[in-house]
Amino acid sequence: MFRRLVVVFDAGSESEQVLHWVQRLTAAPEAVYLYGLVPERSELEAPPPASLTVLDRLRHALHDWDEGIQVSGALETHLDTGGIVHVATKHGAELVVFGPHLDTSPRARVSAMLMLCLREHLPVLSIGRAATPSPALPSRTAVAVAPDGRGLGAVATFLSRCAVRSELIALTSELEPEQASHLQALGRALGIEQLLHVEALTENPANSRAEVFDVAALRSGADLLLVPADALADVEALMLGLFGARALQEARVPILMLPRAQPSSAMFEDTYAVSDSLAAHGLSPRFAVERVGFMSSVSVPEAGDLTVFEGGNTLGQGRHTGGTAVLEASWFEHTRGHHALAFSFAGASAPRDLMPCYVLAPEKPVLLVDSLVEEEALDAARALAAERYHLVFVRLRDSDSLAQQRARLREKLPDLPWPLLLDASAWLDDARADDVPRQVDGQRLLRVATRLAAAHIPIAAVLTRDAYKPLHPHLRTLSPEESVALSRTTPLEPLPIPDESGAFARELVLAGCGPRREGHDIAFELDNRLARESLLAAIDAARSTIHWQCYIVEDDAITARITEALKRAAARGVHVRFLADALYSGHDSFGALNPALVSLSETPFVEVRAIAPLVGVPSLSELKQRNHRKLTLIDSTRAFVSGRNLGAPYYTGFDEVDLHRDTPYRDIPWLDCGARLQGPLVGDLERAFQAEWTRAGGEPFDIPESAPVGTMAARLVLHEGLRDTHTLDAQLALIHHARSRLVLVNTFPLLLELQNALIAAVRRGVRVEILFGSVRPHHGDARTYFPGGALREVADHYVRSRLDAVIEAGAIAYELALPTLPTWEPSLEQLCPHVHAKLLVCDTTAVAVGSANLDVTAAYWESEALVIVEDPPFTERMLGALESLFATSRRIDHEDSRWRDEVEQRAWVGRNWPSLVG
Ligand SMILES: O=P(O)(O)OC[C@H](O)CO
Repeated sequence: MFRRLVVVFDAGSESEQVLHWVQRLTAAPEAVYLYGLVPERSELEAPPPASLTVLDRLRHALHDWDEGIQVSGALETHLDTGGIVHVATKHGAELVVFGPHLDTSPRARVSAMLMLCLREHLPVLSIGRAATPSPALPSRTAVAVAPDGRGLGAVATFLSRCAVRSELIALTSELEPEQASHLQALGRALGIEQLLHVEALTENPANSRAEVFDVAALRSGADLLLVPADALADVEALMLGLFGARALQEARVPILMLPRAQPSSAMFEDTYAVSDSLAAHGLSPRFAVERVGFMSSVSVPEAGDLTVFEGGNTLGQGRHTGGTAVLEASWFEHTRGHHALAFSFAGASAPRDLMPCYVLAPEKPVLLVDSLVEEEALDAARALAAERYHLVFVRLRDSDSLAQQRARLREKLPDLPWPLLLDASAWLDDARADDVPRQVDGQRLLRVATRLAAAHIPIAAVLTRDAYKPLHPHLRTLSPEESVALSRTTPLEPLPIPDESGAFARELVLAGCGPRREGHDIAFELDNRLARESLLAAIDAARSTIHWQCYIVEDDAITARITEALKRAAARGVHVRFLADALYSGHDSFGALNPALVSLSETPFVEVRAIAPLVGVPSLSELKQRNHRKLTLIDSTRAFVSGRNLGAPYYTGFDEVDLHRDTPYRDIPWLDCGARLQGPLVGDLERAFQAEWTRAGGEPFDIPESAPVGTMAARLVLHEGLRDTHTLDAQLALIHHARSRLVLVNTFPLLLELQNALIAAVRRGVRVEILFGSVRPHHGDARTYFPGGALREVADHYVRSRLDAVIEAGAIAYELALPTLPTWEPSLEQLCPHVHAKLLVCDTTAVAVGSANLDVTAAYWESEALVIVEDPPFTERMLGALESLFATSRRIDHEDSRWRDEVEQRAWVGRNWPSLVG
């Protein structure tokens, strides 16, 4: 609202005009300072001068309107540009009104207006000599608009401050189609009813721009013309002063000049751009906000506030951080179909500070398309969508700006003036996918679809362009070829999504988790010795089959003990099938053979197979898409789903080693975890094993159903290389739905998307605790390293660099430390070993345990298996065990001085770590 006004008027004029406009633009202001200009007189006149009468009339009229208004008035004979600027600043004016001047010089009037508006940043209303108040209601305001929309930010701010609503139209010059759709969107958001071309409204060439716009405004029925200074180049403003002064003086439609948002040089100006978004009940629409600079360079703008306009109203105030704006779901509760929005950026240094976008509340299923699919697939998508689906594009990388991508889509699909363009990173909050390879963009597209489907937006299909077409059990994915073939045949219906009650269950289902199955008996094992003994006992008790899948197989004494047990079982007639990743077990790749597996394979009733053997020069994908699962299945009735590979670090108890200062780092056991389970999931695990077994050339085998044996509920989550991201999405579901507590146990570099999800959890009040270990083990408070493994110290810095932001946000981290045991040299004080376990605990609701680390390799590249146990007593037992580990560990929070001292070192390693290593 304008609270303080300075009104400069010709004291020989009528008072109605001034009063009309003060009332039109403001609710009753606090103070009005009236300055009447009078000609100099040499002697007193008998009757009161007309000027005094006008001043009094205005004063009385303002008091009649609202007696609280503080009105002061003065008559001046000399009030030049400097004088007007002086009184305006002296009174702290928020609006300066120039009434009709009859006798002052037009040049002086326009110079004062430009000075106030361009230098003092004040809105200035100029009421021309020929103006008459519009008797008709509602009033109509015309907005002079630059072809690129520049200046509409100031208009939006003015509209939100203006007392009286008015019908709005925009006046502009002939536009390019791209400019037209940009302006139409902004216009809709600001409540502008029509976009009219001044050329069409003014047949006769006029002498000045001021005259052209005056004629156009009058012909379009407007009684007020808004001219944002940002829409004028400085040269234009000068021209207005030099050649348009008289036209301004004579104007029939009053002009309100709005000051610039920020002074800037148009040539080097940055602009903002905003992606589009989708809305649904309970879903907060997410938008990418980017800054486009010189030569179309795209960057993430600094965090800032924004105001969102829709349909001529201010929808609300929001904030963008890290290039993403998340708006309130409640703002869109009643939205249906497409709605134009305009984002105004507070404190923006870019003059085009009001940017348009659309939000769509779908009324039909959505066909989600990678925005960079080739032309043929774009046409197929258009044909497939027809009138049946909303066609929605997704930008997967921000190397091409939103504007470039929209322009490309508009060019290829000219019937879509505003192709709806979402941004994958905005939905996934994955830090612009900086730590995620491009090969997985198809998966990222599918993951956007699962986020939308979680909010009950029906997805007809997801059209990717990637070599690795993503797969999902409940969402249809199409390659470009499939989309072309399908566009000629039948329409698609969204696949059914199993209906499990509750948002958490729905997100787990959409994460690709198996169904929640009851009837289990499940225990976890954090103790390596007990894990080994229970495994050996199960092997020794096996009667028919032992199926083992592993990633790393060490050739050491522990492996020998276990393989001896497998051989004993085979000697009893138990069929042993052993499946190992060919690269990491060192078996059957590049001509290498693992002696432990060779020995095992030479045993009758034992078959050993290698997964994805490598020969010759492998591709990146062959090297990275390894099978990381660790499963053991006994007699189709018992399963071990674990983080443990086969070897001494995983199956040696801390109390089984004689530790001293000279113990080689390799001989220090690791903290690990696995689950032993019985019940229906064993059959599912066996089927997963069989799929890998047959893929590796093995013969299929019978899989009996596993009967319920207990009361516990659990789900199986299987992730298969670049095909899907099921384990990542399951981990995220646990993080998204935690209400009070999250505990993570892992020592792998946290995926940035998981990092952001954890930070969000901390911010919504969840207690987040992370137990991590030392890749290079050490002892004592002074951090003395065991001999060897110096390079592992760098890995430690890298892993820890990814914890910094979460700890800074308020999470508590624990560096595992174990008090000395009787078999250790007492002077060690404490042991800080590696933590290899992969655990995630969500409240007392769920525990995820298995092979999946919390890093990019597990999330995208490798194949993983984990079990989500949904059993509060199990979770409480797990939390109890972890708390006893926390109790002896080194607690780190954001105030920890030792931790802070190393922040730069960690950050340097974080920046320079080779991304391929993961
Ligand atoms: O130690 P693992 O079995 O979790 O494997 C580590 C590898 O880096 C897997 O990505």
